[in-house]
Order: sequence, then structure tokens, then C-alpha cells
Amino acid sequence: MLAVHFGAGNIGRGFIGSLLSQSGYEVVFVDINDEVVRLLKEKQAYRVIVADETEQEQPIRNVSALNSQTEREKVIDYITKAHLVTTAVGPHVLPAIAAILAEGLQKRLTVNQAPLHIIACENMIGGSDVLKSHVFAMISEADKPLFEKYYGFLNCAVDRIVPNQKHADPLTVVVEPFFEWVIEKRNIIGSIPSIQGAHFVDDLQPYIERKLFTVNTGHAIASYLGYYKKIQTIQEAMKDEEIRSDVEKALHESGAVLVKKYGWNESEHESYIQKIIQRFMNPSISDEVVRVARSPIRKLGANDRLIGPAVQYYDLFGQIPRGLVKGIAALLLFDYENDKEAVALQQTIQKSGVEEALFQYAQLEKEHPLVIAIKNQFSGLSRENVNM
Ligand SMILES: NC(=O)C1=CN([C@@H]2O[C@H](COP(=O)(O)OP(=O)(O)OC[C@H]3O[C@@H](n4cnc5c(N)ncnc54)[C@H](O)[C@@H]3O)[C@@H](O)[C@H]2O)C=CC1
Ligand SMILES: O=P(O)(O)OC[C@H]1O[C@](O)(CO)[C@@H](O)[C@@H]1O
Repeated sequence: MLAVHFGAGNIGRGFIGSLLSQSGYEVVFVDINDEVVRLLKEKQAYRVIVADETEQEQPIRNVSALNSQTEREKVIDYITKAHLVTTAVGPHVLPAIAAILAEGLQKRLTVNQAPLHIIACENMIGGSDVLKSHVFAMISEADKPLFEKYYGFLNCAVDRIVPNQKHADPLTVVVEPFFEWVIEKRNIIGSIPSIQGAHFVDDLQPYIERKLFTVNTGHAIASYLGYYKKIQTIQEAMKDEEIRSDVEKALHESGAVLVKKYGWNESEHESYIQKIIQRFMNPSISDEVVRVARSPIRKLGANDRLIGPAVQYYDLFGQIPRGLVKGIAALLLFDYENDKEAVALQQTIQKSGVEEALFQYAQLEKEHPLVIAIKNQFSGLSRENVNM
């Protein structure tokens, strides 16, 4: 079996590629990072180190790589032969891979009528639907029914914390032991793809919301409050009692939304929250706050990890979720100069104010009670920052 995987980064090598290789696929990574592509081609293997109390090494074999900028035709050829296509490139990169994917899928129609599943493994709701819409924007009307017949775009939720890597061997990836890959069955054509450890479900919505509004919500808040307190890593941030308690408070708020919405058992959800807090604190992993905080404009999105649960909490309970609001205010103070979105966000705030930023990026009406609460919290944090 052959899998073509776009994105040989942290999640690509540390989770999706490794699981596919362990499931018996030959994995061809497609990336634009020359060094990583060259090394994968040369070594055809790399190491995943599962970091817990002990370090367990997993050799990943039967892999190779292609550079999509310089080896376009080869990528297209591999797509025509693949049994699975996956991505882990980042939500903002999906439009950039759509053209080559569309071309590969078009050519495949002429040589291979086997159905193919395409799974975008990105931190977002409906990632594969979004990729599909970009691909469909590139093909002719006549091809669309054929694409619908042969290509199943499957939405999924991926959960494993893989920090930025720095090793003598640049291919090595240190990962946490936990992983969860939940894939929606809707849109499967023919048989379920064979992937060891993946969990196939009829309806992804509860799973993706549980993951995005717990793991990602808590992680994001720890990162923004950590950055605010000039702390370097998530592990150090979680040792700060105030941050840990703010994270827990926010997770109880997003948890209240999820429990009410999906009728879950409250104490089971509380155990899930506590397990996630322990994952953030894993002393064998060192995860920079600026990595987890990256792309604050995306993270301020209406359906993303902070505004999504905050709006739902307000709508369901008619109250301000103070923990989430503090996290959002801290996001608005994230002024890391190496992050393009942080720079753009700061420019918007300086030029037009917090209300305008929340209107533009989070689609919150300026008179929404959440906006007033976020603005007050933002002013409070800004004042404390000056006095610190
Ligand atoms: N790192 C983590 O713990 C987790 C990440 N994710 C999601 O996985 C996705 C990837 O994240 P990471 O692996 O952390 O990022 P990363 O930055 O380590 O990897 C992204 C890879 O995509 C490559 N890339 C960029 N543009 C490309 C293009 N046009 N064609 C092909 N490859 C291209 C980059 O060179 C890089 O190797 C994101 O959507 C993220 O939200 C989801 C769960 C956990
Ligand atoms: O990848 P994003 O969406 O920028 O979020 C940052 C981090 O969130 C996590 O998925 C978990 O919270 C990470 O490990 C991830 O990379």
C-alpha cells in the first residue's frame, strides 16, 4: 500500500507518517523543505522517540520524500498510484497544495479507477471539506461528478502533542505517548482505509469539538498567559499556579458547553480535562509557548478554540465565561515579532482598537457582551503588564 503525505513536519513525521508506516504503508512525504526531503530520500527511515518516564524508540521505515516545488511531475505520478493521501501542513497551507493535488487526481482518473481517500489532518473543523473546496475550485464542471464518485474527502480530528524538534539527526521526532486519530465515515467510498490505531466514527462533530475545545483551548490559554508572564515553555507555564488555575477554569467553561450540548457524563469529562492537563505538564517534553501560540488571528476565528466555546457558553448560560475571556485577552496581547499574524493583529489593535480586531477576526458584533468583557480584561492585563 502507498500513502502520499503532504507535510513532513512535526505531526507529519511524528504522528501521521509514523502510524501509516506502522500500518504497512510505504509513505512518500511531500514537502517544500529541501533538507528534510533530501534526508528522507537518503535514509528512507527515521526515529520517533516516545517521551514518557522512559524513552521508547520507534524506528520508522519504508519512507521517502519528494519536493513539490522541484519534483511536481513525480508527486502527480505518486498520487495516481496512491491508496491514501493525507496532509499535515497547517490550515493556511491547504490552498497552496490544492493545485498539485487536483492535477494528480485528474491524471489518476485516466489511469486508475480505484477510489481514493484524502484526509486533511489539521487542527480545524472540517479540514478535508475545506481542502475539497480548494481542489474543486481548480477542476472543470465536467470532472466534478467523477471526483465525487472516486474521491472521498474524510474529515478527522488528530490529537498528539509534537513540539518543535532540535536533534543531531534532523529527522528524529520526540512525541508524547498519547495519540488519537478519529476519522469520519461519511464520504468513505468502498471499504474503510486500513490504518492501525485510527478510530472511525459516524459523526465527527462531538469528537472534534471535544478535542478542539479542550486540548487546543487549554493549550492556547497556557501559551498566551505563559507568553504574557514571559515564560518560555508550556511545561513551565503549567507550573505557575495562577496559569494552571486559569486553564482549568476555561476548560470547565468549555466543558460545561460540551456536556450540555452532547449530554455527556460530567465526571467522565472532568477526567478527560485532568488527563489533558497532565499531558501539558509532561516533564519529558519541552514545548515552546510561541509554537503553541502561533497564528493568533487563526486562533481568534469564530469557530476556533477560544471564541467558539466562549460564544456557545454565553448563548447557553447567559453568562460571561471569565476563564475563556482571560485567555482571549492574553491572545490579544501576544506581540511576538517573529509571528506574522501576531504582528498583523497588533497593528490592527493599535490602529483600530480591540473591538475592531474582534469584529474583523472573530466576527463578534461590537456591542456583544463578550466584547465588553474581553476589552475590560485586556485593559486590566495591559495595565498590570506596564506595572510588572
Ligand atoms: N504539532 C502538533 O502537536 C500538532 C499539530 N497539528 C496540526 O498539524 C498540522 C501541521 O502542524 P505541525 O506538524 O506542527 O507543523 P510543522 O510546521 O512542523 O509542519 C508543517 C510542514 O508542512 C510543510 N509545508 C509547508 N508548506 C508546504 C507545501 N506547500 N507543500 C508541502 N509541504 C508544505 C512544512 O515545510 C513543514 O514541514 C497543523 O494543521 C497543526 O495544527 C495537530 C495536532 C497536533
Ligand atoms: O497547530 P495549531 O493549531 O497552531 O495549535 C498549536 C498546538 O495545538 C496542539 O495541537 C495541541 O494543543 C499542538 O500540539 C499544536 O500544534
